Amino acid sequence: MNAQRYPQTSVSPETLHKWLSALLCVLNSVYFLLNMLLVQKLGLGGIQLISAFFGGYCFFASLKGQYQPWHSYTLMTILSVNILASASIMELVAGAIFWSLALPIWYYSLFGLKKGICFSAVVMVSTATILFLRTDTSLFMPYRTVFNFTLAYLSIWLVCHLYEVQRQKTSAFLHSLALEDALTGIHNRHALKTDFSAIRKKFTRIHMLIIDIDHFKRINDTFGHDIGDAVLINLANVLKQSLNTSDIYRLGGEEFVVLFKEMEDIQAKEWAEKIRQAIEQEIFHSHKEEIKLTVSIGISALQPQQEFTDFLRAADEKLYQAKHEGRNKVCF
Ligand SMILES: Nc1nc2c(ncn2[C@@H]2O[C@H](COP(=O)(O)OP(=O)(O)OP(=O)(O)O)[C@@H](O)[C@H]2O)c(=O)[nH]1
Repeated sequence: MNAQRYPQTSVSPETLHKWLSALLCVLNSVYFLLNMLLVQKLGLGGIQLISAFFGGYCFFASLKGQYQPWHSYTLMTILSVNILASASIMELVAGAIFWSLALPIWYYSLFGLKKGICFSAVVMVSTATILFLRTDTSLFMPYRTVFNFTLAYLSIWLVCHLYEVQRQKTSAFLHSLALEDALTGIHNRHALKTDFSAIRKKFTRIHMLIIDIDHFKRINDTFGHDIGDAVLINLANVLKQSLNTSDIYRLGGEEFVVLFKEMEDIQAKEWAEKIRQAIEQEIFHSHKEEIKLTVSIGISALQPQQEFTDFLRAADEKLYQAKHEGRNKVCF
């Protein structure tokens, strides 16, 4: 599943980027003015001015919904260079180096685990090296300063890392709860609605199949609910094996839905017939005996401007017709 299509369970990198770029625009403007007025470091002032402008550009681009991932990479590169340059150029006692401690949280929040590790490591090594080279004065003890800095940095880095791991696990768990059918593990009705909105933006020709097991109540009544559950799981597997698509959903009960994209009507009907035959030929098992199943299938083709509920209802009407005409049948 593409997580981007589903509701975010935490602040998205896009939102974080928007407010971070606003913050960096303001901070860099203040630092640029202070730099120019008080210490006149032109090179550093230049980097801060570029950071301020680029932060402002990113903020307005995000406001207009024109965010691009390269905005975040460029923004964080300029910010990191800015902090490392400040640590190298400014008097060490001014404390610009402390800003590098803030970088891991932004790297992890914007770029995730892998890039968070890499970028945080690069900044830690670079800052520790600058610190070691610059603390070789009567004011500092180089080894002990670098030791203390590294431990403080590692503590912050570790918390960022653990927080991101936990966030990703929670997010994946919530997505599976919201979008997966707990019994069969395939997508659920909510996922169908969400996927349909995304699919219809990309494809014009879409077919929906509703597949319903015939007389499923008898299986429950004869073999028990646990065997009924096992049959539903097996049926989901048969569908996955017969169709080379991930667009298979459990609508609820003994009803399943399949979406076909860019298929001719005749092809959709042929595929539905293949599914019907595959299930008819499959042997399901109870503790004691073999179980044979049949399904009825209703198909609808998406009409221009048709809403999801109407599309679903059209397939449902065809399913009703298949049931009415004796079951074990495809109706289009
Ligand atoms: N084991 C099991 N049974 C379920 C589940 N969800 C719904 N059912 C059962 O599915 C059966 C559906 O019965 P009906 O709607 O009467 O349909 P049917 O017996 O398949 O008959 P037709 O659809 O008309 O062919 C009911 O007995 C429900 O209890 C489930 O998750 N597990």
